[in-house]
Amino acid sequence: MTDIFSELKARGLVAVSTDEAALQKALTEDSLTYYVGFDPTAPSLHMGNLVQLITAARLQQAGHNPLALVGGATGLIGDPRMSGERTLNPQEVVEEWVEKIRAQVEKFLDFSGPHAAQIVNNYEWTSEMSAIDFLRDVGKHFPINRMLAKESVSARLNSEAGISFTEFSYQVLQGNDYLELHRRYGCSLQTGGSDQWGNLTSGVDLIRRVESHSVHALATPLITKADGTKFGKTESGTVWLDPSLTSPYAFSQFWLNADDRDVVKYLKVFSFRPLEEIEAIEAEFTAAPHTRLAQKVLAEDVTTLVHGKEHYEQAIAAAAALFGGGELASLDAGTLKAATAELPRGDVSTTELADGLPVADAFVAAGIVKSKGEARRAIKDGGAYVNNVKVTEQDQTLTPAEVLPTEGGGVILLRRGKKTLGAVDIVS
Ligand SMILES: N[C@@H](Cc1ccc(O)cc1)C(=O)O
Repeated sequence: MTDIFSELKARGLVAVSTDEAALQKALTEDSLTYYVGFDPTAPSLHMGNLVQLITAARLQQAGHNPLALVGGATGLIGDPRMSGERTLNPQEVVEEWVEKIRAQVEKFLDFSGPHAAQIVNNYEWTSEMSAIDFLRDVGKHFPINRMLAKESVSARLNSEAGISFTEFSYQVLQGNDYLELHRRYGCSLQTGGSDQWGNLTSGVDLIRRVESHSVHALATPLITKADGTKFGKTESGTVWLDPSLTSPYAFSQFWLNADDRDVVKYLKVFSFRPLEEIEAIEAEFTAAPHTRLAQKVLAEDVTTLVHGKEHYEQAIAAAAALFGGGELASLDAGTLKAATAELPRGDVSTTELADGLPVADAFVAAGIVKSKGEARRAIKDGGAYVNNVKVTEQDQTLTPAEVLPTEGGGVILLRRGKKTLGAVDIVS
């Protein structure tokens, strides 16, 4: 067996764990069953979950047996978070999200072969437990003083918002999941983000108390950014794994925009390339950062992993085409829509277009120049483009022939100089 523990460590994926030597031994001696859980708190998983999915996949590839848990029960309760008490989501919504998350998780693990993954839902064993069973069989093993000491709880106790009994009980449910999976499948390792450490150890402690078994827990660090902002967000919000919430184009751009100071760390965490290969990329990239080699490799690996090769290639083609390095006309309508979604833009009506809208007016409408005068100067200097074709005449107009069809509409791409892109949407 490979020394996956050392590998995870070298990739920066171990923040804290139960006894290191014992865990490393367990992971190298034999194939073990481990689990990681995901709560249906949104219709899609996000970047924080991606770290967990990839870590689970690495453990599977090293010969261990994954259980992926979707929290049909815990999703109804809500893991306490710093920002305060969660609003309870309706049961039907949670059920719907369980199915979406199950489908996403399935893409990252292998469900056949000797180490086949299984998906479990804690609703199965939690929903049938009575309040009396819960308090007598599980709650009895939870010392309140320990529960209060958990970071997620103590932070809330000291906040104005406080914490409800419901969220306070969350760790008991997650602890009970570990016990249940230990009994059913011999599960002996739970992984999660470092914010899960309290929940991971509540299971470890419970199993020690009721089964006298010592099991393991491993927490990955929070992924950070050198500029201090939160990882996994852009100006337009959370980066989701679901392509209908974050397009593969925006997803690939997220990785392409990684800071030089962060990018090698991200490669280690998110790429399946061997560490030696990542080190070689690092050396080449450090010698010539302007090539953005490390960002390109990162975007390729992660976009291909999450969305598939075809979507990755379309995203790259779209980025090139927007800046004149490729054929705009060859992009499919969906990719074009995604690629232009974040550009400054304005509306132009079909009648304006049919009447012949001066290019300078369109530039003003898109908001990439401040005035018509500025647009005219750009044209005069040879720095104005319509669909990447240089505008040569001052009084040139936009025509219906220039409309590029997108999903559900049409767009004309405008560019000023090398970098300033904008668009006009054609509305009726
Ligand atoms: N508490 C985890 C999800 C989870 C739920 C149940 C478990 O048994 C394990 C993990 C989270 O919020 O990310």
